[in-house]
Amino acid sequence: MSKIPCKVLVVDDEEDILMAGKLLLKQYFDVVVTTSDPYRIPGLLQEQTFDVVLLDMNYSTGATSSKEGFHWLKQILQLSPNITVILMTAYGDIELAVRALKEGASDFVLKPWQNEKLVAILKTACQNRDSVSKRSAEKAVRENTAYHYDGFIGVSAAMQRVYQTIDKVAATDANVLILGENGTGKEVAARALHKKSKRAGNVFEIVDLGAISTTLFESELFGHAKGAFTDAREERAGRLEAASGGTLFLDEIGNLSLALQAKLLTVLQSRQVIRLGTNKPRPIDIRLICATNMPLYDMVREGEFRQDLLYRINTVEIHLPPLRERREDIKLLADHFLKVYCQKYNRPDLHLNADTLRRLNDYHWPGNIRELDHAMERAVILCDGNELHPDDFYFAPSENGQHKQHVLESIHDNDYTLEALEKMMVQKALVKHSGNITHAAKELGITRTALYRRIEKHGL
Ligand SMILES: Nc1ncnc2c1ncn2[C@@H]1O[C@H](COP(=O)(O)OP(=O)(O)OP(=O)(O)O)[C@@H](O)[C@H]1O
Repeated sequence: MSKIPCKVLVVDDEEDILMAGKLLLKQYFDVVVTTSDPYRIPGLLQEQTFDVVLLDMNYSTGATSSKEGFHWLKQILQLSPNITVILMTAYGDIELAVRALKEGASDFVLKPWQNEKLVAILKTACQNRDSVSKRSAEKAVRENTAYHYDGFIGVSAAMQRVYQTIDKVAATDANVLILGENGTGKEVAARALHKKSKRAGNVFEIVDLGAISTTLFESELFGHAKGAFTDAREERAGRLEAASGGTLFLDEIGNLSLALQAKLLTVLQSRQVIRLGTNKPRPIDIRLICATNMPLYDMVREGEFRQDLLYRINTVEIHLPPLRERREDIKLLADHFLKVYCQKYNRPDLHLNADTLRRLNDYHWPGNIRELDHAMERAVILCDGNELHPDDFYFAPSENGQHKQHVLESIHDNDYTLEALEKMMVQKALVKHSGNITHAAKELGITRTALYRRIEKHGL
């Protein structure tokens, strides 16, 4: 029996219910993740895109009011507005069910559940999501809406949700946190927000926090007085002051050390900066957009990111889905980049054959749109004839399977620098645990965040 391509998250405080649910549901659905801790919900929704959440209504011992369930229902719908939530409760209460549906749940299941009934409800939920997403993609192509949206190309339901959120929040001055893997378009989203905001006529200042050294952080961001340090030959305004009146885009915010997070938070709270070597506060008027590919919620739990800073920057969150989770967009993007590079390299007759398109469609695109862009440029430059074949592209091995061979080969390289050995150890741990970050980090004796940093550093 083939499984339904649907990701289900089950949240219940009773481990035996989770176990029973997982055993049952994984026979029918592609991915079933369980957690007994509702506080993990935001982190899990950030890490992966779920289609359906099966959510218990009561968590504290003896609780029957369902208050916690409504709280988490609201949180889930805020984080993933289009997710399907099915509520579970042991208390048959028609008023509760009606309220749940009014507040955004899609259905309601009584515990103990009947297996067939639960599976049927979840199947319907997954199928409805599938057809809604397909229909909206087809409609968008037909009407040519949402195909191009301010720098974005994409008709998938996931991207249309992103466009809608940008439309809603652009005009406000709300702080926005953009989350997504490398190359998913976080900067494109930040620019679109600025362009559609009332600050559009003013500066859009980008600060890549991953690229600023700890020593230069303060002078670069807050500015400095003449003579504040050896190289400070003249007084200079920092990037925050430069952004005043416009939008400040802080990229890679997850890379900031705890000490620098504290300094940034102080400035964001007071909305004023003091240039290094002076004591005069200067007001700044900025709209703040931050972005990261790091798991900020996990980092908060592990004490690596300040919760107060997270709450300051995440008034609205935008999640950019990885390309492999919106495959409807691959052909559109491939055609777009093909057109761009055919023009650039004067190859007007080049086209993709069906086999190539299939390979592009099936590939996991770890570097997302940036990787597709570069892959197409390289293929256009290198291909002979007028047809692009799969061989014209480089498809990196996925985390499992062929990856193993790649790692083993790298062990035999005579490169014994610490960097090379570190990279190899990280690769080995990832392969051993099939890409499971928590398990790989445990094996390596480092935190998940430290592992994410190394994965990024070594381009894995
Ligand atoms: N939906 C899209 N349509 C067309 N081009 C896109 C789209 N998303 C991203 N791109 C292009 O892909 C490249 C990467 O995008 P961007 O720099 O915004 O990603 P990012 O998530 O900020 O990456 P990183 O985390 O590595 O900084 C850019 O060239 C951008 O123009």
